[in-house]
Amino acid sequence: MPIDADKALSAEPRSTEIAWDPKDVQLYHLGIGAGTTPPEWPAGSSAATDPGELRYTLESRLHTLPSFATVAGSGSPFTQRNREAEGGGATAGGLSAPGIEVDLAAVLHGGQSITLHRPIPVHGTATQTTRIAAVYDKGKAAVIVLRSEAADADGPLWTSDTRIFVKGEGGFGGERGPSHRLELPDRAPDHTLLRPVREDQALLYRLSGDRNPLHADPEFAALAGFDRPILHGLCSYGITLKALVDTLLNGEVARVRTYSTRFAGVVFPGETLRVRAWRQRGRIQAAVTAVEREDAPVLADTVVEHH
Ligand SMILES: CCCCCCC[C@@H](O)CC(=O)SCCNC(=O)CCNC(=O)[C@H](O)C(C)(C)COP(=O)(O)OP(=O)(O)OC[C@H]1O[C@@H](n2cnc3c(N)ncnc32)[C@H](O)[C@@H]1OP(=O)(O)O
Repeated sequence: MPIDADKALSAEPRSTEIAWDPKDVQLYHLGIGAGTTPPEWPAGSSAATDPGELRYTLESRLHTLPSFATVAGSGSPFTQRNREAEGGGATAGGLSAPGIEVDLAAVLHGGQSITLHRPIPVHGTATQTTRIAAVYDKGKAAVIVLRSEAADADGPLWTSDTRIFVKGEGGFGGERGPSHRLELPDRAPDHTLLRPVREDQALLYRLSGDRNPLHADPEFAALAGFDRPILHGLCSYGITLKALVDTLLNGEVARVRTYSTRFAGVVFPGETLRVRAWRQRGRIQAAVTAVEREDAPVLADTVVEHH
C-alpha cells in the first residue's frame, strides 16, 4: 500500500507507560557484549572481573549505558503485525500505523539519535510519547522518522529519533528530505578499537525487545534478500557507544549528552567491528567498519557529544 504522508504526520502521538529494572539493563548490556574482554586489553586481564566492566553486569554497581533508551520502551506508533502467530508464516509480517502499511521484509533501520536529558536510572518507570515526525520520499525508498520522548516524575529523560528505511516504498510524491553526510577528519584516528561480535549476539540482543525475524530466522532473512540473519542495527550502535565510553570517557556513562549515527551497511554475527574514533572539543566522531569484509561501512555520521 502506498504511504500516505499527510495522514501519517497528522496522526495523534501515542503514549505508553514503560518500566525497567536492573535485570533489563544487565540483559541489554550483555546483548551488546558486556563481560567480554576487549582485544586491546593487556594479556591476563578479564572483563568478567574488571571493576569498570562490573558496572555493566553486577547489580550492586550497575549503571545504565545511555543507548538503553532505544530498548527501554515500545512506545512506537507502529503495530508490528505478527502473521506468523496468525498462521501466515514468516513471509507476511508488517509494520502498520495511520497512513503507513509496509512489509517487514522491506524495513531496515536507517539511523538513530538520542539526546539524554539526564542519566537513565537502573530502575525506572516513564511515559514515552512517540509520533511520526517526518516521512521522506527517496524515490526507490521511503524514510520514516519516529520521534520519542520519555519523561518520569522528575521530568524529561530522553528524546530519540529512529529513522526507518523502507525499500521499494518511495514514489508517493513526498519531500526528499535531507541528505547530509559528515566528512571524517583529515588525520589519523586517535583510537582504533576492535570489537568481535559473537555468533549468537543477535539471539541474545533480541531478548531486549526487538524480535524482528530478520535477525534470527534464516528463511525470513532470505526473503529480505540476505544470505543469513543480520545483526540489529541498534546492537552495533550499543557496542560502539560502549567502546567509546569505556575508552574515551573513562567509563563514565553520565557524560554522554547525545549520540547519533547512520546505519551505512549490514553486520553479520561473528564478524569484527573496527571502531575508529577522533577526539574533538566536547565531542567524539567515529566510523565503524566490518573487518572481514574489507572494512565495509557499518556506522557512518557517528557523533557522541559529551560533558
Ligand atoms: C517499530 C520500530 C521499527 C524499527 C525498525 C528497525 C527494525 C530493526 O530490527 C531492523 C534492523 O536493525 S536492520 C539492520 C540495521 N540496518 C542496516 O543494516 C542498514 C544498513 N544500510 C544499508 O544497507 C544501506 O545504507 C541502505 C539500504 C539503508 C541505503 O543504501 P542505498 O539503497 O544504496 O541508498 P543510497 O542510494 O545510498 O541513498 C538513497 C537515498 O536514501 C538516503 N539514505 C541512504 N542511506 C540512508 C540511511 N541509512 N538512513 C536514511 N536515509 C538514507 C540517501 O541520503 C539518499 O537520499 P538523497 O539522494 O536524498 O541523499
